[in-house]
Amino acid sequence: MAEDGRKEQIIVDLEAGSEWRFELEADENIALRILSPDPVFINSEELPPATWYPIHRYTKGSLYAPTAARLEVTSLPASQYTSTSTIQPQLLNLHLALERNRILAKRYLFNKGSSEVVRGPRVMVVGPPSSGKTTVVKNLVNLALSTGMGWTIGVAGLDPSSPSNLIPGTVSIATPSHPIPTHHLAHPFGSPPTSIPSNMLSADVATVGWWLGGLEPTNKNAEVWKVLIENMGSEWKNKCEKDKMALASGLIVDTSSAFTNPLLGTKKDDPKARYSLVDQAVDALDIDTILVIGHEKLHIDLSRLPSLQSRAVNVIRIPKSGGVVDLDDAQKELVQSFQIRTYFYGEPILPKEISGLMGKMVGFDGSLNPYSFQIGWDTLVVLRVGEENSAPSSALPLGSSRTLSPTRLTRVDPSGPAHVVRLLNTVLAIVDIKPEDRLKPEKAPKEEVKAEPEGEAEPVKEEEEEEDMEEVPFREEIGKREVLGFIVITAIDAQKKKYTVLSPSPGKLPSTVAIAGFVEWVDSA
Ligand SMILES: Nc1ncnc2c1ncn2[C@@H]1O[C@H](COP(=O)(O)OP(=O)(O)OP(=O)(O)O)[C@@H](O)[C@H]1O
Repeated sequence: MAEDGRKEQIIVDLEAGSEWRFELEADENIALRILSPDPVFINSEELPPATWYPIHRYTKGSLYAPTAARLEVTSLPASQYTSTSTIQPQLLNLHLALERNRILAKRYLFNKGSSEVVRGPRVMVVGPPSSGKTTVVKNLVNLALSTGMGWTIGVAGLDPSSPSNLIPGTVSIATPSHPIPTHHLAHPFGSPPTSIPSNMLSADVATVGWWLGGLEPTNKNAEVWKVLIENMGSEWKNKCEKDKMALASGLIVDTSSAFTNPLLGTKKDDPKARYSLVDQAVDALDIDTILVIGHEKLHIDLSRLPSLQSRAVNVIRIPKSGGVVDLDDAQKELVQSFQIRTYFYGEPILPKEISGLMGKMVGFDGSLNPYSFQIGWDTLVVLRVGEENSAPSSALPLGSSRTLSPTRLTRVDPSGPAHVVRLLNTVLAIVDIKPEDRLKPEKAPKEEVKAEPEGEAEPVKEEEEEEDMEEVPFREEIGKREVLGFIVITAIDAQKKKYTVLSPSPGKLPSTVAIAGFVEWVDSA
């Protein structure tokens, strides 16, 4: 504090080509503004001149100054430093190569001249956990969107643990049209259409999502995963057939760190297959370039993979940034919980210490009006997808073997006590149901059963429970189609046979068929 009572300015000077790195803790919210004339970037988004740019607690990141710069910060985070070891020049070189291909593709597609490049680049970024994959993707997307060429670049999030702009457990494609800001942990690739109050994700094509229901691809959900990625590939293909600019702009794909496991997704009938899920994603999304962050062995392995060689996929290695923060499991859970909260409640509001600042402030989306209501067990049909939800093989009659589809649907019967417990706090994805999806006429809602006094309820027999679980009145395909939105079960009233659910906005649910996964959320904010 200065002697006259005014707060002293906190200034950070950056030398040309350096990064200012920060890690905000639970009680640290900051705003910063640029006082020097030349541009300064955060994840390749140019900071608006002389305007406060708020950054919420827990965020970790860096500013990059290509020329000497001076910035003002409202308070200095406990963990912050400057560094001249940056990978920004490498990212810029990469961007220029991709940009060249976009321009050539655009020329070919719009002017029909001859060209060796007939479509925009399709790049997939792979690397170990916390290697900076999401940050690299965000930088490449922002660099493309800052060129003023009007690209409508696709950003595919194949990392359900830190999903691009929906909630954990999803894979998605978004088409941002402006550089994506870095104000908080949620939505590393921009806010989805739900930041305008609506239950419908697909109402706005900016984001299309599919529900895996788990935080990463595993051997158990690999078959479901593959179908989702195939669906994503056809969605993008359809878009590109109608929209030449999307085809010229290209696609940038963030991936799960599980992709670095060579044996993931390997099937018993082809035990020698390696990196099956990388291979499948390359095929489904028609990838032409793989960027490997840091990991030398992974780079060599992928460069030698026959399936990638036969498709002439370029495998390039880029260094890992020295600034990347290794997040532990507790921090990752915190990020995921924050992302789910933001889905339901909208962008976090400006903290008090920042909202009162004098001077221009970056604008924010409004918050949502989440809505909590009760819905009967018979009305909301909750399903699960995949083998891991089927009865164990040991439960089958002796001598018989299972010939079930790996992506089969099972119905969650809430009257089984164990199921009710498992459903509490579960995030559900709402899926669209068309008349042709129904296998048999909808069951008439059961008659309201009078509540039994506690302790006197008949125990549910296991056979009955199994039988109900099998009863899925819909085609299997509904479990793998794009989702309309998400709700979370916040309470269960077993006596009245009702769920209490939280939805991001008031109004009728777009569908009463929902898919459960293994993602749970309790609002602890
Ligand atoms: N140059 C940098 N300076 C400061 N922080 C950085 C830098 N690069 C990345 N980070 C931070 O490091 C953390 C991990 O980076 P990022 O999420 O990009 O890695 P990832 O490989 O995608 O992680 P995951 O394996 O969880 O998907 C993030 O909080 C990110 O903001």
